[in-house]
Amino acid sequence: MSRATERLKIVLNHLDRSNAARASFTSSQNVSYHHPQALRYTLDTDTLSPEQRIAYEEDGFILIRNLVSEEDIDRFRAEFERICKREVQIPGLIVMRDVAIAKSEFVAEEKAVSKLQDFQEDPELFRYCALPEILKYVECFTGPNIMAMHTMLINKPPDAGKKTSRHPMHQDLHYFPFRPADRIVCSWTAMEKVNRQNGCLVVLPGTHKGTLLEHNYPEWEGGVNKMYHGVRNYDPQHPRVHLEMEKGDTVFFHPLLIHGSGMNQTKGFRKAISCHYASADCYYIDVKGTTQENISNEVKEIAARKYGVDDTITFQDTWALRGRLVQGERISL
Ligand SMILES: CCCC(=O)SCCNC(=O)CCNC(=O)[C@H](O)C(C)(C)COP(=O)(O)OP(=O)(O)OC[C@H]1O[C@@H](n2cnc3c(N)ncnc32)[C@H](O)[C@@H]1OP(=O)(O)O
Ligand SMILES: Nc1ncnc2c1ncn2[C@@H]1O[C@H](COP(=O)(O)OP(=O)(O)OP(=O)(O)O)[C@@H](O)[C@H]1O
Ligand SMILES: O=C(O)CCC(=O)C(=O)O
Ligand SMILES: [Fe+2]
Ligand SMILES: [Mg+2]
Repeated sequence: MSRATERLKIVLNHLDRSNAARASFTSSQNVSYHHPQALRYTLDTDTLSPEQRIAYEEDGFILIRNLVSEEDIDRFRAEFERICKREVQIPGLIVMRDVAIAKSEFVAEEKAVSKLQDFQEDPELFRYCALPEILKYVECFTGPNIMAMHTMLINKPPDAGKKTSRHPMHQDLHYFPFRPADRIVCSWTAMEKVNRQNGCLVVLPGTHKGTLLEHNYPEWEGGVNKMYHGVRNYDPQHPRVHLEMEKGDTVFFHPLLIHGSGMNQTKGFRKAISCHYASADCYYIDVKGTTQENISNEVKEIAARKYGVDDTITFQDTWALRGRLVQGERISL
């Protein structure tokens, strides 16, 4: 056991013992309890065991097996199919095609969809974001007031031979003009078995303790999907973990955790559904002059086209428009 882990164990033991005393103290004195610095990434709820808290503190992610039911996933899948067949129209939804097939005339429309983005106006898919079994975990990272900020259903296509089905290693915080980072979390649920063959998530444990790094389009010969920026420099020697998951398994991860996904070498489309949550009292930041300026400009360009306006819509606006309250009270986001 590392010294850091040892230290966390000691702090957690202490917290357990002081829980009851603290509860009566804080309610009578009307002051809030400050967590020791050792536990900066998780909050004190009854959901995570001490071991699970330590794991997230150290690794920046936690995998919960069998969290979402087969029935729910089958319903999300059916709704995805209805969208692909254009049986339903959802305001604000982006249907994205892989760059390698977007430019090909020979792929049937519904087969080419690689991702749905922004499904917050689809009541059936948005049920995912409000599932109590998911929110119970989300609350451990965000606290009780929870905004669903970003929704995706990823349908990683069989690679067309150009390796464009890969998702470069990145930190999700690159896309977010809100803070603090520690009160943001992603939930990502496998909609079927995911493994190295079909391009499971790959994570670099512990990288959530670092800072936001510079992101750019990777120099890939076969092309890169729109907005798939990658971390410019990360340590190629850093241990990587392939998250092989079964249908319904869900990983919760920190927005600074470096992650990506490999090529889909199978003939099937690898499906996952995901939501980024943030505490409703996170606040927007100005990204001018920071490493996020490049993504901010791209997002504003796309938003201007999507909403048919000029550059009056800011990067922050695009998030405020998409964010939806899923628990508690909407505060500053
Ligand atoms: C925490 C993670 C957070 C994130 O992941 S944030 C990522 C945000 N991503 C998004 O918002 C989705 C981005 N994608 C989009 O907005 C659209 O799919 C995109 C790329 C604008 C295409 O829109 P469509 O409505 O399909 O437009 P279109 O068919 O007329 O194509 C317009 C031009 O775009 C090209 N295109 C389509 N899909 C692409 C792709 N996957 N990668 C790169 N380029 C792509 C397409 O070939 C066309 O180019 P051209 O004008 O013919 O040269
Ligand atoms: N040349 C590269 N530059 C940047 N990122 C890359 C590069 N090659 C792969 N990656 C990223 O590293 C992660 C893993 O990619 P890779 O395709 O090697 O899959 P893998 O899961 O390691 O598969 P395998 O089991 O075949 O090694 C993905 O996020 C991928 O996008
Ligand atoms: O599902 C994947 O391949 C990863 C998606 C991802 O990390 C993202 O869109 O931010
Ligand atoms: Fe990501
Ligand atoms: Mg590899």
